[in-house]
Amino acid sequence: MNAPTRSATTTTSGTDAIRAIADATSGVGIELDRVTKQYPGQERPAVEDFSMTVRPGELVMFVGPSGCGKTTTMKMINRIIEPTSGSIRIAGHDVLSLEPNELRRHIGYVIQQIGLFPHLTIHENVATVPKLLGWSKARIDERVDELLRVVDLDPGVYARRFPKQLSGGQQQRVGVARALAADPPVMLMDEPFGATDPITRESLQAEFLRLQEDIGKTIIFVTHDFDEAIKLGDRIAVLSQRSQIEQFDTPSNILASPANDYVSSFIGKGTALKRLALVDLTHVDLIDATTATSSLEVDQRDTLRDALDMLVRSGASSVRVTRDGRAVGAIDFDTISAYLDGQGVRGATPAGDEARELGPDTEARL
Ligand SMILES: Nc1ncnc2c1ncn2[C@@H]1O[C@H](COP(=O)(O)OP(=O)(O)OP(=O)(O)O)[C@@H](O)[C@H]1O
Repeated sequence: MNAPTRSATTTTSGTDAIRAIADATSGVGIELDRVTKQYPGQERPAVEDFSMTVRPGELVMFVGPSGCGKTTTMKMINRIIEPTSGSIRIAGHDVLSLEPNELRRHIGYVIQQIGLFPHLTIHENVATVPKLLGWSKARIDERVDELLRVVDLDPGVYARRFPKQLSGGQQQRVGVARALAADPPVMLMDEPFGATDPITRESLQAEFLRLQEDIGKTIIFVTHDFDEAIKLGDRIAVLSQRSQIEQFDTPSNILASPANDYVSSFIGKGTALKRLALVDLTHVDLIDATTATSSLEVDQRDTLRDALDMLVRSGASSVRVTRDGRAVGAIDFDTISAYLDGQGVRGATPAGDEARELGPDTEARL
């Protein structure tokens, strides 16, 4: 196996490269080319020949079973783990030619165990990287307050507290704020919401999606949870042992056409319902509003799954779809089935015969 190449001109080109990465506050591309990691004393590599291109501003989910190499792959990007061979480029620059500590200051990193410093206040925790970067006190204070508000924590209430005086979900929010502090173009997130209860997790996921809409970072996000992957990801990489890529595609394409049995088993049951949750009604060919048989309404920004939920729970055969209080159409079971058959949605992928998943036991699975 070849040792990874390290540039002999680290000082000059490295500084310029770091500046180029640091200056790009919105997303930059990441390329991994034939990356392998063999831990000392292990018979087989933890990651073998891994190649992937992540587009600027893209949120890519790594999903796979425990021990398949997700974390190792991700940690090679910020050089917490050094690859045995292969190359990794961020914004076109070879990360192996950059000074690792310097590189890490420009890559946000959020982990499940949060990793907040217990003896520092919330303010001091979020201020860590800006301080290392030599920002002025006024700039740091302003940035910390701004970020705490972004993650929905009132700085007046929380900035002076210590981590143990916050709930698990609040600590996770601080972890996200800290990773965003220096406005890095790349974020690496390793099961960031894994340790929280399902309700907190859902709200953290929703907040995170809203945040990403504004900041457009390039994000690699590791999770065990396929549902989390379809909810958050622009694309999902389904990985098997040694980080072999079984499928790398959008959530809807993976749900509509899993590449093999391994991917299907990962998706689990209820594929049709998962697909319905990905399509909002602005993309659906609705039927005429006057055909609605009930006075029930669903918002046009809601999903096909929300519409189905309302139909099943109410027993109505169709409901009205509204936008800002005005009826824009109606939806019935046929509209939903048409989507699952690959019709009725603008830009839909043909979906095979999954409509039969909407059988009589649908309600039990909602
Ligand atoms: N420092 C190490 N030394 C030796 N082997 C290691 C080391 N770190 C990880 N491994 C092994 O490498 C493989 C991949 O581990 P990794 O943590 O990347 O997997 P993962 O998919 O992130 O797992 P999990 O979902 O459980 O966190 C595992 O078999 C693990 O035991």
